[in-house]
Parts: sequence; C-alpha cells; structure tokens
Amino acid sequence: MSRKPLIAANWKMYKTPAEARSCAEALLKSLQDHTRDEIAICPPFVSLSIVLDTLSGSNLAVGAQNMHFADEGAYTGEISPPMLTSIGVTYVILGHSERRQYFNETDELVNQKLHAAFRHKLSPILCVGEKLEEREHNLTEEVLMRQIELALRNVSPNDASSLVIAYEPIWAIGTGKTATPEMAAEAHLLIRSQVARRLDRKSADNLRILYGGSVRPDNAPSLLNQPEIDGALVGGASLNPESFIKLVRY
Ligand SMILES: O=C[C@H](O)COP(=O)(O)O
Repeated sequence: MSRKPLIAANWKMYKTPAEARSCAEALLKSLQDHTRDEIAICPPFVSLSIVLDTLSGSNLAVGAQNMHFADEGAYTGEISPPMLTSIGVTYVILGHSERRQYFNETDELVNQKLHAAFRHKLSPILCVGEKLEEREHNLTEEVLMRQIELALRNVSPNDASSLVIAYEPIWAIGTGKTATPEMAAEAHLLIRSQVARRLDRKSADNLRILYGGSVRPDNAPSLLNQPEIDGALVGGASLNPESFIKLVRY
C-alpha cells in the first residue's frame, strides 16, 4: 500500500502577513522540486491569501487551522468553509488539541466540522491524541477510539477518501518530548484499525496518518521512516524556513 506522505506546517498564531510571505517565498525556493512528499502550509487566517498568492501554481498546498461548520451566518469572528474554498484553500486542520483545550471544542463539534469539510471538498486533517495522565493510566487506546468514533459519526467511506488523521499526543506538543517511533507507530496502528472497523478496510489502508508533537529535523528520520507513519504535522519547527526545509528533506 503506497500512501504519499504529507508534511503539514501548522504556524499556529505566529507570523504577520509580511513574515508569512517571506517564509512562504523561502519555502517555495527550496521545496518547489520536492516530489517525495506532499507539503501543506497552514498559516493564520489573515495570511492565507498572501501565502496562496506566493505559492500559486506550485506543488505546495495551503490549509487553514480551523473553520466553522456553517456555510454562513451570524457567527461573529468565525470563518466558513466556502470562504476558504473560494480563495483556494485545500486543507483544514480540525479538532487540534489547542482548540479542544482552550476553545472547548467537543468531539461532537469536530464531527460537524468534519462533515462540513467533506461537503465543501476540503481535506480535513483531524487531530486526535491523549493527555499525559491518560497515557499514564493506560487510557491511550480508549481515548483514541472514542475520539475517532465520535468524529467519524455518520461519515461514509466515500467521504473519507480525503480524510487525513494526525496523531498528536498532547504531552508531546511544544514540549520537546517526542513519542518514540515505536510508541507513535503503535498508536497509528490502533487508529488505522479503528478506522477499518468504523468505515472499511480500504479506507483504512488508504488513510494517511501523520504524527505530530515536537517533530524536528533531528528526530524526523526515525519517525517518518516507520511504515505506519505517513507524514508529520509540525508546529514549532515549521516556523523557521531553514529548519522546516531540513525536516522535509529528512
Ligand atoms: O500542529 C502541530 C502540533 O501541535 C505540534 O506542535 P509542535 O511541533 O510545536 O510540538
């Protein structure tokens, strides 16, 4: 089964539009011939257009970090799926642990957003992962199974053809602590088997499962060489173009 790896940069709430443009220019210069992996850059909303313009016509895709599930409405401060697709965004990160933790996003809300992404032909990068205390209490499997079950409620195998899942153990995000390649691969296997149960074997085999949590140029090779790991969702190490380029070229 060959799944083209995806390496996605999540810039979180960093970079002004001017900084985003200069970073995108540097990435374009060095990565425009890179074909082994798909690459997606996810800047803050206000920099989506400038990054799309900079990367226009290249092999580098652009994603949003969040969205509302409704097409439009009186939802002050929110961004809708058609707003994203109308400017050329193709990926959207959904259910990131920072959204769940700081903005009270529930599995039910993530499920609504996932349906909206499929309706609008956006490829969702669905984030799942356990907290440190859950891992310490051997609850990792239970947490991942629940998050996937609820996020995929009423999702069909047909919908799921564009789905990407990112396994991000919360204790590894921005902490410098990384899951070992074996721990990550074990979690990815659990996720894949849950998707096979919930959807079907074919969807599970085609699904790209990314690892996220303190991925850096030095640990990228050992993680990304695991057959179960189909790419990475990179936060901190994606902010500096040099480090992201080095990481992509692992
Ligand atoms: O979306 C990215 C993840 O939250 C990982 O962030 P990090 O690479 O800074 O640990």
